[in-house]
Amino acid sequence: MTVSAGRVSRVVVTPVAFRDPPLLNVVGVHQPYVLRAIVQVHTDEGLVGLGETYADQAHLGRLEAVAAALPGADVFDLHGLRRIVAEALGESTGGAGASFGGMLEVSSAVDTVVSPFEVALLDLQGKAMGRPLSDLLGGAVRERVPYSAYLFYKWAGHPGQEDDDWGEGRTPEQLVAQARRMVDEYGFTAIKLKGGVYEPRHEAETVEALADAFPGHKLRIDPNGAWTVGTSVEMARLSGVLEYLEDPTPGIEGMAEVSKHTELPLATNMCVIAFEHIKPAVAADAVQVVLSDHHLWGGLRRSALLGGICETFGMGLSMHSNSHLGISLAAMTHLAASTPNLTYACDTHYPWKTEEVVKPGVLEFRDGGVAVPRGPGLGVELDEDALAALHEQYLKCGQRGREDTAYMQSIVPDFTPNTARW
Ligand SMILES: O=C([O-])C(=O)C[C@H](O)[C@@H](O)C(=O)[O-]
Ligand SMILES: [Mg+2]
Repeated sequence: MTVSAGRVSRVVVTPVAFRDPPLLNVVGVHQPYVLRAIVQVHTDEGLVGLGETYADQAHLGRLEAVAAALPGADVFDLHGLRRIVAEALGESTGGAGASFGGMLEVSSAVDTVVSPFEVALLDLQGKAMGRPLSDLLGGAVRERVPYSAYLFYKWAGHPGQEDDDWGEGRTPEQLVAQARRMVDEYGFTAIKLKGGVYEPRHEAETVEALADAFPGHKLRIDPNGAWTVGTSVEMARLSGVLEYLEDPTPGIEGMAEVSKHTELPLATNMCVIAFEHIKPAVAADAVQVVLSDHHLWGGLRRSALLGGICETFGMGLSMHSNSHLGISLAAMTHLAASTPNLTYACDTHYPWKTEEVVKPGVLEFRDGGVAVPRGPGLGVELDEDALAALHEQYLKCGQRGREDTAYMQSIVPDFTPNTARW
């Protein structure tokens, strides 16, 4: 029997906006809305596959170019998809890089553009075969994927709006309370603190307060390169309580220097964010844990390949997140479940979110993790009404990109987004 999901007949890319609290980071503060693009790939056999990705203007333009080029493609031809994307973006003539919220740059946009279409085609393949997506990635080696409680320093509310129900997150006590809520509600056993916001001494006190309040929990801090090499080495003295230290300082060279002076594993989603960065990072022994991210690394199969490379070079593997909706959470969960060496709890911004585009009931955080969806493909269903409402919100919200720095400067005019500032 031949299984077919048919050919792509139509692709719809819908930008949406969902509400986000004022979470602080090294480049500024989260704006009132997160923008995401929802990709629906229709086939001539009546199936629809789903993908989710960033939605800044430049990325949306590239997604639209691929959406126009994809009809006629075979749903099982993932190499063909990459070719179509490269051609649509004009990569043979130099292509275009991509940047993310002022923090990250990559030399080619192909991986980030392929990603949501690859996920949608894999969703279609799973639907055609009646198998969960994780089965197409080698099969789930765990039934539940552990995630970490992702803590942020934050303002009590967006200026000019009412305080949100998380309240202010500035003192160690407030961050312990934030963690307590996440741990009580979702059962997380790993905790990540987004740093790079306050003086390192203050952030070290927060980590120590978390260690005291949550003995036995795995802790991480990620200042997104806010510290000098010297400060990073000093902060690595938290090594008794941390499972890894994420991007203390910018660049492969800086991380390699820190690495020489500590036994604590260094993790990154900043200096190794594409295949081109792996060789120099390994040669310099700059990082011991790589955070994968299928949105950035070219989809689920390329992320599985990254897992294999990390295994080969004896590096650990974890997973990065940006603010996201349920289609991404489903994809992350299938990927993590079917990647044997992804042994750390994955990052997720999910608990900060109050709006959704998928129907409830499948993706639930329990005992610190999400059970791998058992339905065909991604195993989640789009809520068309919710999609329309969040698209309407996108049209009205006035945001057209992620601008943490500009938003911060509109409130704190002398703010500068320096990395290695301490
Ligand atoms: O691990 C990371 O570097 C991130 O999660 C990057 C994100 O942009 C995070 O800093 C945020 O949401 O502000
Ligand atoms: Mg990070």
